[in-house]
Amino acid sequence: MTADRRVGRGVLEGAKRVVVKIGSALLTNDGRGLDESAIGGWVDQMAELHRRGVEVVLVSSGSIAEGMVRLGWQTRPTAVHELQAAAAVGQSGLSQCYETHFARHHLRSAQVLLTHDDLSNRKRYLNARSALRTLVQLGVIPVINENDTVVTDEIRFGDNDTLGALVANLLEADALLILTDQEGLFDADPRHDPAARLIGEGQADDPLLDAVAGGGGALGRGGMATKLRAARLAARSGAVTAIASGRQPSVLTRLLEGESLGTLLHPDHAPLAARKRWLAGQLQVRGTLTLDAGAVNVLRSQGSSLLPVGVKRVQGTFRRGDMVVCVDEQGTRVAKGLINYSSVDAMQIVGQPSQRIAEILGYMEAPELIHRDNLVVI
Ligand SMILES: Nc1ncnc2c1ncn2[C@@H]1O[C@H](COP(=O)(O)OP(=O)(O)O)[C@@H](O)[C@H]1O
Ligand SMILES: N[C@@H](CCC(=O)OP(=O)(O)O)C(=O)O
Repeated sequence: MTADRRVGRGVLEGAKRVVVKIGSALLTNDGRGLDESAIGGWVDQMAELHRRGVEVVLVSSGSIAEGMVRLGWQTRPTAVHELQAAAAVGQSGLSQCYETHFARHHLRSAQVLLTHDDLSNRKRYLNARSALRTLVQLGVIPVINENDTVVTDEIRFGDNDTLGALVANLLEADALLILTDQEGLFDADPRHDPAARLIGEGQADDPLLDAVAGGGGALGRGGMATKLRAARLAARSGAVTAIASGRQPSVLTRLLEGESLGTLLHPDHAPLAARKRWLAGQLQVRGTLTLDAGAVNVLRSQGSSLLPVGVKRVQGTFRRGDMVVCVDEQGTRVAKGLINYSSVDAMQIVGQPSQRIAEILGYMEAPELIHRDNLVVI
């Protein structure tokens, strides 16, 4: 964590494209329906940023919470079909609310509902990217949410922090601004520990932060744990992440003026190429490969392909082309990538030199288990 906050904060002053994420805990005023006047205030700030030439993309939660209020439900349902119904009812209110407020500034907004599949299927990912880029070029503010009505638990992002980060990656935004109900990331959950202190600045990948970022409240989903993960994903395309209270007056404009508000998490490595970012953003992993120390070393230091000879164990059931995660012998995640062999075939060739693949399987798809172009070190 750096001492001189002005230096670090300067990065936000130069931001030209930002993704703003507004969470359920904040939007719904702790369960009392959409907080229209607060939403009006954030829209005013986004309109001001737009006027200053900053491209703004919004990821907004609130459909389920608003749907619950409209349906008269006191507690968040757990059944998927009820969540889907609440989202369908609430999303139209959410969209209408933004539309009305942006219209006060003569700005158009566009509702964009995305699912996990839209970002994991490469073709749909590229489609989503060009549609969003076009909206931004047209001066429209995209208002994005997860398409909760059609997703099931297995394929949902669940929290919009992750969605916000993937959108930041997709659009190569300079910053991800996460507005929530706390002043930022504290060294303990302030809801439970009144002595918790705000962390002003840090590196997104700092492993010490894992221990402090806890889960969320009743309405929000992920808490700080998913905000930290989002900051790490956003860092892959070079974006800085700010986590700040949406209740601070003029929070968005002040952040972009470089003021010390909330927590700023910096990327600490060079941005990944677009394809590697897409790989890094994949959340559904079908299997695990345990690598020996030599393979871990060449993956990390040389960015090599993964050969069967460096793999000690295969777990899970997967097909050729599925995403698998690679771990070292202590279980620490090293990389993930798209595998060239099914789990049945991979189990037979691991530990073997590539020249033996054809002899063992009767065919050889490729000499490597995962080609370096399809592999990202994490
Ligand atoms: N270290 C921490 N610092 C701040 N808040 C934390 C921390 N750990 C857990 N939290 C919780 O995270 C919550 C915010 O996340 P969440 O409820 O998911 O909100 P949102 O809907 O805005 O995403 C806070 O209300 C707080 O209780
Ligand atoms: N897509 C959901 C948002 C899920 C959610 O609450 O996320 P978050 O605000 O990140 O805790 C909705 O609109 O209700």
